[in-house]
Amino acid sequence: MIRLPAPAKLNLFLYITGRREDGYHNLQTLFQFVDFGDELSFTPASGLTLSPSLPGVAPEDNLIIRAARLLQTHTGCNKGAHIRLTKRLPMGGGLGGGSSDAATTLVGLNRLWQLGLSDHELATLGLQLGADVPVFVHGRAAFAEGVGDIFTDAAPPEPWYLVLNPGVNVSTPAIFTDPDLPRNSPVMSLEQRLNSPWQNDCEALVKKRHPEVAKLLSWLLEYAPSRMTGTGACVFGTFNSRDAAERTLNHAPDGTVGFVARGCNRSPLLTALSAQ
Ligand SMILES: C[C@@](CO)(OP(=O)(O)O)[C@H](O)COP(=O)(O)OP(=O)(O)OC[C@H]1O[C@@H](n2ccc(N)nc2=O)[C@H](O)[C@@H]1O
Ligand SMILES: Nc1ncnc2c1ncn2[C@@H]1O[C@H](COP(=O)(O)OP(=O)(O)O)[C@@H](O)[C@H]1O
Repeated sequence: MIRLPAPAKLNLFLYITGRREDGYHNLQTLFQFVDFGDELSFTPASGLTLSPSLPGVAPEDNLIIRAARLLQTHTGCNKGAHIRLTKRLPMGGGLGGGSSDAATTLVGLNRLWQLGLSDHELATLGLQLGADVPVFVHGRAAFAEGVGDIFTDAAPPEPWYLVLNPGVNVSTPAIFTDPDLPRNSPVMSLEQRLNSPWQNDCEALVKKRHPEVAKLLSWLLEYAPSRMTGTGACVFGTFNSRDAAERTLNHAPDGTVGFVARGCNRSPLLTALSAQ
């Protein structure tokens, strides 16, 4: 049996620099992992099964099963596995939970089935499942360009974050097809980006469409520099200590769901793999 983490990511900044002919957008974003997320275990079995299933997601649509099938088809491998999922990350929250589950599945089954695929091959396969899968396979904090799949490793500070979930579902395709989305941020070097204020080009639009996001973000900004991650809905505040982040969580409006986690430039997935 192999047990591996599927951590969340944050987009520390996210700029949209253009729209491509296929409808996808060119981005400049800084990905960092946190030490909080889902967990998966892989046990050899004859078929391919996943438990428990996720509410509203048919097993064959679950990115975990889709990743496993993709690996089988790509390599011609006919081995099976039972996969157990401990789901902690909110779905559709901009934390990349589904993509991280898919990446951990590709990496975990590559080991369990002894397929010997390189990280580069796994990341290329993963891109078919979602634009965020490659960075989770890559496992190091990165400045990402293209559709988010061309990486330059980066080493931003690793502060404590308070991540809050406004509890609304933001549709990524709906944000990317909205005519009001700003799409022409200038292309800059990593150095220039690191030294300019960090922003998220999706934030104003998501706040307009979802007042719950605007409300929670303006509350969090009273305590710490804060932004939205990805296309939302989650927002994060940056703190110098775990204690300060936890105290702020304790003050949060009744019913607010969130967690405190440390930023990691090396993904907990890579750390777990090298310990095995
Ligand atoms: C923009 C990011 C930043 O991290 O948002 P989050 O999903 O994390 O919030 C991601 O790259 C999203 O990745 P992911 O959620 O895997 O997106 P995909 O399934 O590949 O694409 C969903 C839809 O978003 C749009 N899309 C996505 C990525 C991109 N660079 N340009 C796009 O236009 C496309 O319309 C696509 O149909
Ligand atoms: N294993 C999975 N975990 C989470 N979501 C999944 C999974 N498999 C499929 N999905 C679908 O993918 C959507 C996006 O999920 P997720 O990656 O958590 O969000 P985001 O990309 O906003 O961070 C979900 O709303 C769900 O319908």
